[in-house]
Amino acid sequence: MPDTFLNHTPTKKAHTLTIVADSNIASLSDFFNAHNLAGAAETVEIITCAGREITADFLANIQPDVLLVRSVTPVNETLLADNNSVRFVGSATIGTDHIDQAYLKARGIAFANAAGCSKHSVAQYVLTAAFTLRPEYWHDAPTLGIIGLGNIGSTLALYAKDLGWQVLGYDPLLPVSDVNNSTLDEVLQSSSIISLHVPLTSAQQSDYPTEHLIDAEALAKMHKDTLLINSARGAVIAEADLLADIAKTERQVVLDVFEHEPTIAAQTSDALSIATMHIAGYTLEGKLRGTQMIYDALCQTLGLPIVQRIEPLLPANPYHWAALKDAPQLLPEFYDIMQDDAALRAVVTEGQVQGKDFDGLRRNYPLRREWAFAAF
Ligand SMILES: NC(=O)c1ccc[n+]([C@@H]2O[C@H](COP(=O)([O-])OP(=O)(O)OC[C@H]3O[C@@H](n4cnc5c(N)ncnc54)[C@H](O)[C@@H]3O)[C@@H](O)[C@H]2O)c1
Ligand SMILES: O=C(O)[C@H](O)[C@H](O)COP(=O)(O)O
Repeated sequence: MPDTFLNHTPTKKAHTLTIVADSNIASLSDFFNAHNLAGAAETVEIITCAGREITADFLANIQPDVLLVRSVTPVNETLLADNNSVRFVGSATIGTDHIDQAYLKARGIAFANAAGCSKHSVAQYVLTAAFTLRPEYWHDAPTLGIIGLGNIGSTLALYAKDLGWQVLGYDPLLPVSDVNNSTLDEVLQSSSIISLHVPLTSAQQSDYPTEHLIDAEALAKMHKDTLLINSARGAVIAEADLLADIAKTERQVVLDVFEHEPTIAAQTSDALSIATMHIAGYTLEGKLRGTQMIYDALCQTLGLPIVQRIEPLLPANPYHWAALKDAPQLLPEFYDIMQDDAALRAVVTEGQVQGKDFDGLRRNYPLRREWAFAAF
């Protein structure tokens, strides 16, 4: 263990590893406890709080060694400029657009996210949305366009191929392959469904920025019957352009993420075929894997063995992809996405979903199970 990691503030109790964590991280105490981090400290103290309430003042008061967040806590100079205690930041999420990684590196603070943790959960969300709106796809294979072929996009492609669907994929940062087989325009113009699986990046961050990648020009290239699904990040779609497009084409659109979340205008949700509260990755497996991955990374940083795994924390899984494929009528039992849609619409007040209600639905979300996928 690096000897500078602990007890570097005069006020800290000797031999205590102090962790500040977003209370929305699953099974925190199963992973982060004195037994599982033995060798790092005699005691482990976890202080939890809502992700949006982790502020610079809060951290200054607590002086934690470790900060564990999810996607709603921006981790940057504003949060950490006056903090000398944090030595490790873990985000139990795939997305990292809330983390200023260059700043952490410059400060010598170790960072890990949970790449791929919910890739099956999100792919299953997309399939559920598509089959719910268009059950005919069970027997009439569509052409699926996938923008972004990393962990989630490539997993979705596996399911689509298993269903006999044609896949058109676009990812300019990966080599050409059997699924990375199209230009952006080909995907936009020739798909029956388009699903977005890119990180949120600006023109300063990437040669292929994704912020407002789907704008009026891109929407104009899609056939009006093309179903558009966004479970990546809200700002990948220019929301005002999307609303104008839906008004004109009556396109079916599914959003799990929103440009202005956690506040959602009723005008937006009213225009959508399915609207959910950023829960595409919210399965028991997806969340536990996220926790496991940041626990593993902390152990690695501290030079400790990994002693906790998610398997003993998972009850038997009755949901199997192979069973669903043979009996599509099971879909609502596997995942009734319209319940999530109804729950979000039910909290519209004064012309919008209020941020506190959006966050509340996410905090209290009954975690789904991921369908077991032995075939892949
Ligand atoms: N809704 C949810 O609950 C949820 C859950 C998990 C992840 N996400 C989001 O999904 C995103 C994708 O996740 P992932 O695990 O597949 O990430 P990933 O990093 O494995 O893959 C992203 C892919 O996008 C590609 N890409 C980047 N810019 C592109 C562009 N301009 N055009 C096309 N492709 C581009 C990259 O090359 C990469 O292969 C995450 O960044 C995260 O924001 C959402
Ligand atoms: O990037 C991700 O992994 C997801 O978007 C993540 O699951 C979002 O959920 P949150 O971190 O806000 O709980």
